[in-house]
Amino acid sequence: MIEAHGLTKRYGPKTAVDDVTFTVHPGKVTGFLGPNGAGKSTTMRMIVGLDRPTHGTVTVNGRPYAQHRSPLHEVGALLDAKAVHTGRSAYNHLLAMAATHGIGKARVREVIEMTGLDTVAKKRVGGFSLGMGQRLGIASALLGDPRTLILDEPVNGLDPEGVVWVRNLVRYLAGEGRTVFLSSHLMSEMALTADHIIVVGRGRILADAPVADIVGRAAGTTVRVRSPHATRLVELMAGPGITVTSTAPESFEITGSTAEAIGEAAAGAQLVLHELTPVKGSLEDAYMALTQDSVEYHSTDAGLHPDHLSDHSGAHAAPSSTEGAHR
Ligand SMILES: Nc1ncnc2c1ncn2[C@@H]1O[C@H](COP(=O)(O)OP(=O)(O)OP(=O)(O)O)[C@@H](O)[C@H]1O
Repeated sequence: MIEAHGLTKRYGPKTAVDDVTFTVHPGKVTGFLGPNGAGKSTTMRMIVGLDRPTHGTVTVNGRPYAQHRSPLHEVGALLDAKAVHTGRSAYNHLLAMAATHGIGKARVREVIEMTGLDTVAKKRVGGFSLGMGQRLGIASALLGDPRTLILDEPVNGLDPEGVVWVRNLVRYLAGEGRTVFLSSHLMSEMALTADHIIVVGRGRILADAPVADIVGRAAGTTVRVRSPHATRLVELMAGPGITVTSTAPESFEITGSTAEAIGEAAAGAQLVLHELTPVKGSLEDAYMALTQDSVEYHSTDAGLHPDHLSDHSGAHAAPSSTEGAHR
């Protein structure tokens, strides 16, 4: 169990983590999601005592990390897969870690086997690929057979087989009753792996809920519409809480309304519809909606230009977003 209360980290004027309170429960995989710079790594570093909070507290299995007499048996962490002595072999790296924590060679061999490193265990870590480095990091985290695992971007650099392996491994470990907290940028992967999701943006918690709830919030709220009278329809539908995004000439996606309402509005104004499709929500959609105001590094998308909306009835092009306009 990980419990954070009012956890805050400032680096000079920059607030990396801003008064966050959350609990990561045992027996579940909890995903930690957020855009670049959201504060995920800083939070994880504070959990394992590598960064000191400016304010607030965080405990693992009931105590601050530093107060555990044998922390490796309590918490296994993968924070920076490259932070390994590159001249050593994987086996010797694990053996050195084990020796300082009273862990025997048998456990070293066990974690090497669990992480599929058998054939490369005697090779120098300096020559490892990113994926092999990740596996070694996970082996190190598992070494003390800890009750709590913290993995920062564990699937980063892994091939598809490796991604599935991490998924099965963390689900197995949570199934044994352990606390598993992992960060990722891969929303689709998180939907398959995690039971519960904590989303952060600009150092603050944006959502803390079961995966099903987060996906459920996004489900059915977007409708894809195709019509030769796209602009007229957008004007008709505009209103508080309605967001319209143009996807191509004559088609747009509308959030905040229903297929029924759009169909009736179109019929009332005698506007022809070529398509009216509720778009099933995904974790990706939910995540994008949650974090849209928290992304520090935006990319541009030329495909979403308002001019792409057309109306064959001769009206002017509608704006791509009409949030808050009058219905
Ligand atoms: N040592 C530091 N000194 C100054 N600023 C820092 C330091 N470490 C992190 N930051 C800043 O704090 C913010 C949060 O960074 P952090 O690495 O925790 O985010 P993240 O969610 O892990 O991002 P990413 O997914 O890109 O790794 C960023 O704006 C980052 O630039």
